[in-house]
Amino acid sequence: MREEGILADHQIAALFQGGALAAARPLDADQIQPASLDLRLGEKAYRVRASFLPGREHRVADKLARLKLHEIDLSNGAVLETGCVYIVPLLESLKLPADVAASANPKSSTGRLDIFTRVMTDFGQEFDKIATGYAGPLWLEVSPRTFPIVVRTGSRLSQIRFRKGNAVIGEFSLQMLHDTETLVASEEPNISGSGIALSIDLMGDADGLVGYRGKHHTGIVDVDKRAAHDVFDFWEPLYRRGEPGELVLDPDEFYILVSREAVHVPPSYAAEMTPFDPLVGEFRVHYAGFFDPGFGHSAAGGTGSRAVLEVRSHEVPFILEHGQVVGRLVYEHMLSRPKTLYGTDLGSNYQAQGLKLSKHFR
Ligand SMILES: Nc1ccn([C@H]2C[C@H](O)[C@@H](COP(=O)(O)OP(=O)(O)OP(=O)(O)O)O2)c(=O)n1
Repeated sequence: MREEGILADHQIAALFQGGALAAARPLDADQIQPASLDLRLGEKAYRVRASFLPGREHRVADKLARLKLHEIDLSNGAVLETGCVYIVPLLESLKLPADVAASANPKSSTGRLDIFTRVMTDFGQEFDKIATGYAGPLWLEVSPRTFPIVVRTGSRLSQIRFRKGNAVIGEFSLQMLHDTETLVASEEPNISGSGIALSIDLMGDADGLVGYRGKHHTGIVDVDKRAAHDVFDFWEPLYRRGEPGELVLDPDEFYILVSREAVHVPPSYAAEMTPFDPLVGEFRVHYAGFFDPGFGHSAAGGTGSRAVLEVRSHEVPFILEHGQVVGRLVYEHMLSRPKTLYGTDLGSNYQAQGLKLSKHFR
């Protein structure tokens, strides 16, 4: 077995058995994913004026006692409004071994709904990063940006990965892995800085559909319901303009677009998409996120899976062009191969996808 890598499903289950992970309620059957654990909202949400970090000296609960404006009971469901910041205790808590660290990310469905989420820990100085050996509760900051949402105790908005050592695959090994496994379907893969570039598709499908723009003043999205909402009540479809395609990003809008390249994560690897922000500056992929082992893997029914890109422009309108690089996929080793893979093993929502809104829409 490898010494450094991301913990796989059976190793996450072992963390529960050994007491390194605890939950206030029994786990949901599908809560452990191939390389991550979904985190569930607890009983209450606290509306705060603004986001904060606890910092080296404080527990989240201490700061919250000072900063909370209102307490909301989530046991029967509650609406979280756009533009507001909420802090929610999570049902899961940690007592990590000295050699295991963790990192969190919004679930893909959460990013696709433009719900901003970040995990906080006691004495934490950063969001979404959990130091080796951390023992204590987990809290989630939630801020819906485009649609108001309904959530309840048990709703799963974010996910956590556990890691031993440094598992990132360097540039040279990544090139070799790409040569044997075709990590992204591209004639000229752009591999640098330990990642493979992903670019945007603005040519669209046979009908010229290239993406969607979120509507304003919509109804409420229930985060726990699949195929419950009509696409056109929440989204405006966008069609190809120009040859090759281009799209003017309005700074106040949220866009769902798709990568030009199909993506492949072989079973013994996991990937994470990081925004290309530092080099471009004008716009950014907003959430990106974790890619599971088996995503886009042909044996797991994933041939041709593309990455979904949630894009926002910064201060000024910006013309995005077909093929423009928007993010980078960083690959990491799994500590061992997961028992189940993303895709057919799990009845996953986004395997073999093209341009795809979140599972809540029909
Ligand atoms: N920007 C992104 C981020 C992720 N994914 C893909 C790769 C992931 O392996 C897959 C599922 O991600 P999550 O587990 O975060 O998504 P959900 O839990 O919301 O969906 P599912 O129920 O299918 O697991 O979506 C994507 O296409 N584009």
